[in-house]
Amino acid sequence: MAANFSSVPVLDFALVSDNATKPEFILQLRHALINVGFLYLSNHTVSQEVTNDLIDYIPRLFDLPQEAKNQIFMANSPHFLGYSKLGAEFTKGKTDYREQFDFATPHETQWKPGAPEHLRLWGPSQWPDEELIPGFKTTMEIYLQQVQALSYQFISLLAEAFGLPSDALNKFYDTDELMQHRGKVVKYPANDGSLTDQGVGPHYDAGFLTFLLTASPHRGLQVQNLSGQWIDVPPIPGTFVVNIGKALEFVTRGLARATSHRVLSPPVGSTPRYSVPFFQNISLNARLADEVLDFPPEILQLKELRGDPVQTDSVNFAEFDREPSGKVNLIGRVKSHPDVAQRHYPDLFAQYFPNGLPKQVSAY
Ligand SMILES: O=C(O)CCC(=O)C(=O)O
Ligand SMILES: [Fe+2]
Repeated sequence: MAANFSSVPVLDFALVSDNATKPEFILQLRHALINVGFLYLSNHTVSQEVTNDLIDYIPRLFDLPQEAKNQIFMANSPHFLGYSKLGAEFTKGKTDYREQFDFATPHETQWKPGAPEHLRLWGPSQWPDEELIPGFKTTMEIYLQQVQALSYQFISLLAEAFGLPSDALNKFYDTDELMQHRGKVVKYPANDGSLTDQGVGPHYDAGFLTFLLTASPHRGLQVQNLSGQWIDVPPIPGTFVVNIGKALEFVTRGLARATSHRVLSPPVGSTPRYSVPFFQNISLNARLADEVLDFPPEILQLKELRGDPVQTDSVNFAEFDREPSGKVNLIGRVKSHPDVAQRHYPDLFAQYFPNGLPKQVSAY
């Protein structure tokens, strides 16, 4: 097995803009994708000013009156966008101790009655009352737009790192107006001294790429290395933590590694931890089993050198070999947020929760 990792590598995005240093970036990226599945990206293209503005808004967003937050409950939205109160989510049978808002890049729903249900997964965000938090919506939308642009640039570098033409993964995306990417704003309150320190339990992300902004100086994020030990991913100001989702692992034949991760609550008496994960989606209609990529043998050999990581005890995704990506995603959202599913997807709800709303569900 290749050297196990005990820290997550930092990649300098500035290397990409000079032809003399780009190959070095590509080599480091190849290593990080295959052997770690997580990396920090420094000197990236997302404006530090916009990011700082967003970070300033976050405590104010959570401090809005409860009534203002309840007005945009996720259960209002067939697109699973909006507010989830503390403890609404569960992973691996235990409560996740976090509060969150799901927003997304602007999108008009493509779904019409009679069309496949998974097309309804994407649609407009619910925003908090502008008068209560002026400018937040604009800042979040600019932020999401900039991370989206970076995520597309990153995917072309990823293709190069695997010995493919830089546009080899473009087939997984529709044109901009048909795509939607999601950004969550998350608050992990300090451990209240009770039962659990589970901010969010061990899981894999579902899609292609996640760009995580750690929006406060707290530690807490941990990833599982090849032998299953938990490795800290402490915040590094000015960077994103980038990781691979299960869909990308699937189409790259396991070359790009989806890595199990979790968040521990801040210790008793501490301030809350804040983060903003951006989830890059792929076309809802992509059938991944028909689109698995081919790689040069010397690249595939690197996966053999890595060996198979230990099986982790994480929430997983099994349906990519059968269903369009949107359906796989919809099933994941139904399992995470059964209250939303009960209201907007009664048939799927009945299929996955035949005994009605559960006390405990699994989150993705
Ligand atoms: O908040 C974090 O640091 C990670 C969150 C995460 O892994 C997720 O929501 O998928
Ligand atoms: Fe995650």
